[in-house]
Amino acid sequence: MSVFGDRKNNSALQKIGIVGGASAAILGLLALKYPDRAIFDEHREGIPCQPGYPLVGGLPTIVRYKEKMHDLFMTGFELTGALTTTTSALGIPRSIITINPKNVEHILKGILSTAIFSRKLTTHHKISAIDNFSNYVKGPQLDGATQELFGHGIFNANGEQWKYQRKTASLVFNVKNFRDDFSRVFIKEIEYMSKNIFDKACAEGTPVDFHDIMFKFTLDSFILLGFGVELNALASKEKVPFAASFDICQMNSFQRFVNPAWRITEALQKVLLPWKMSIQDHLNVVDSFANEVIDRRRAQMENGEIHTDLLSRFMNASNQFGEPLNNKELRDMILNFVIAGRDTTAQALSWTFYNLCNNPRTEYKLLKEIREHITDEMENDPVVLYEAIKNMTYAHAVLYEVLRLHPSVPNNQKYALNDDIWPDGTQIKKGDYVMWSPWAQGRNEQVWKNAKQFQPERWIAEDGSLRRESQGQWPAFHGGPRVCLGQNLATLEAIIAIIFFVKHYEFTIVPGQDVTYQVSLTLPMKNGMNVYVNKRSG
Ligand code: HEM
Repeated sequence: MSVFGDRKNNSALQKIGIVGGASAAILGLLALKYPDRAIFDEHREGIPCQPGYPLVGGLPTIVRYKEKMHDLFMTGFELTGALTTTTSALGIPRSIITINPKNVEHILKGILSTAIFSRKLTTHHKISAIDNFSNYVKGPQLDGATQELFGHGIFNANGEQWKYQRKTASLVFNVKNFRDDFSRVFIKEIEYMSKNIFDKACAEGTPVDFHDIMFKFTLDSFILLGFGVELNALASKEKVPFAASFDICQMNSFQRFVNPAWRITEALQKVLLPWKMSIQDHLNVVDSFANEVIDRRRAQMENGEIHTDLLSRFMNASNQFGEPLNNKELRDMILNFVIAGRDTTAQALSWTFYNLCNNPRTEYKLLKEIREHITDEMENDPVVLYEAIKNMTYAHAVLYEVLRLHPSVPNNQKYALNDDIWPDGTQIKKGDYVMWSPWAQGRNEQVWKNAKQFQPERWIAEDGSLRRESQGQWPAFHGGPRVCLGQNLATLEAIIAIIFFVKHYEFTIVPGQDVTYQVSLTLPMKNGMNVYVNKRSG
C-alpha cells in the first residue's frame, strides 16, 4: 500500500472518528436530558414516571414483560406508591395511567373539574366543557390497532355513530327478554353441556378444558340470542373456524398496542412465513361468517319472517345519516357484539371456577345459598329462576369479587380532546392518552383492603344486602353513559351457569398446570384450565 493510500485511509478513519465522537456526545447530552423517558417526550411535572431507560424509556421493560403486562402495571403502582403515574416508551404514545377511583369515575362519567370551569372559557370551550362526556373519546391508537376487526362498531365509535348503535341495541336489553327468552336459551345450552360434556367427563374420569367449554357455551348462547343462528360450537371438539380466527385477530390487535413497529413485523411475517395464515386470511374467515349471518337474515326477512333479536333491530334501524345500515355496518355490529357477549362472560365464568376451586370455603357457602333458593323443579322454569336469582346475594358477591380480581377488561384507555384537571390534581393535556387498569386497581392495597385476597364477603353489607360500589371504585363494567350494555345479561347468564354447575358437579383443577392470563384486550386463560369433573352427591 502506498503512502498516499495510508493517508487517505487515515483521513477517512479520522472523519469516522469525529462523526462517531460527535454522535456519542449528542446522544450523551440527549440521554442527560431524557434520563428516564423516550427521546423528545416532555417531563410531566407532578406525575410520577414509571422507571425507564435513557432515550427509550419503558420500551425494553414493556418488551421484556409483554406476556405479563397486567402485572407490570400493578407493580408500577406498587413501586412508585402512587395512584396516578405516567409511562413514556419509544414509539408508544404517552399515557397517563390511574387507579385512583375518583379519577376513574371522572373519566368514565366525564364531569370536568371545577378548576376548568372557573377558567376563562371561549364559546367553543364552554360547549365542550358542558358536554364533557365527549372529552374522553376512543382515540386513534385504539382505532389503528382494532380498525380491521371492529371497524366502526360500538366499541370504536364516538359521537353520533356511537349513539345510534347504543340506542338500537338498548331496545333488546329489556326485562321481558331477560326473564323469558334469555334465561330459556341459557338453560337449554347448559342442559346440552351437562349431558354431553360434563356427565361424560364424570363417567370417563377424563379431564376437560373448562375455559374452552365456557367459550363455546357463551358463543352458542350469544349467537342464538343476538343473531338467531344455531352455531353448535359445544357439539364440536375443535374450535369452530370463525372462533379460532376471531381469537387470533383479537390477540393480534392487542399486540399492536405494545409493538410500535407492528406494520413492519406483520408485513415481514407474511413474506417470511408464507405458509402461515396471515391476519388478512383470518379476517376473511371472520368476515365470511358475518356475511353469511347477514345474508341468511335478509333472505328470512324477504320471506316475511319476523325476528326481534339484535340483528333484526339493526337491520330495521338507521345509521347516523338516517340511512339503513349496509352490510359493512352490520358486519361491524355483529363482531363488536360477539366480543362483548362471548369473551367477557366466558372469562368471568372460567375465573369464577378457578377461584372457587382454590377457595373451598366460599364454594361451600355458595352451595348452601343455592340449595336454599333453587329447588330441582325451578331449574326448568326460566321465569321462576329469574326471580329467585334476584335474592341470591352471595352468588352476586362471588361474581363481583371475581371481576374485582379478574376483570374481563383488565386495562382500558381513552384519548383527551381538551386539557383537564383530575380530582387528584393531575394535569391532563389535549392529546394525552389516559388509561385505567381494573386489574392493578383491584389488587392495590390503597384502593382495597386485603386487596389480593379473594373475599366475596366484602360485598355483603352489615344488614345482609349486597354492597354497591361506585363505578370508579369497581370499573369492571365500565361506567357513565358507556356503561356495559350487557351487564345484566352477563350477570344473569353467569349466575344461572354457576347455579347449575355448583349444584350438580364438583370440579378439581388438574394439578401441575400454569393457569394464567393471556395478554389480550380481554382476559382469556393462556393455556386453558383442565379440570376433573365429579357428580356432586347430596
Ligand atoms: C362479565 C361480563 C362482562 C363484562 C365484565 C363487561 C365489561 C364491559 C366493559 C368494561 C365495557 C367497556 C369497554 C370499552 O371500553 O368500550 C363494556 C362495554 C360493552 N359491553 Fe360489556 N361486559 C360483559 C358482558 C357483556 C355482554 C354479555 C354484553 C352483551 C351484549 C355486553 C355488551 C357491551 C356493549 C354493547 C358495550 C359497549 C357499550 C358502549 O360503548 O356504549 N357486555 N363491557
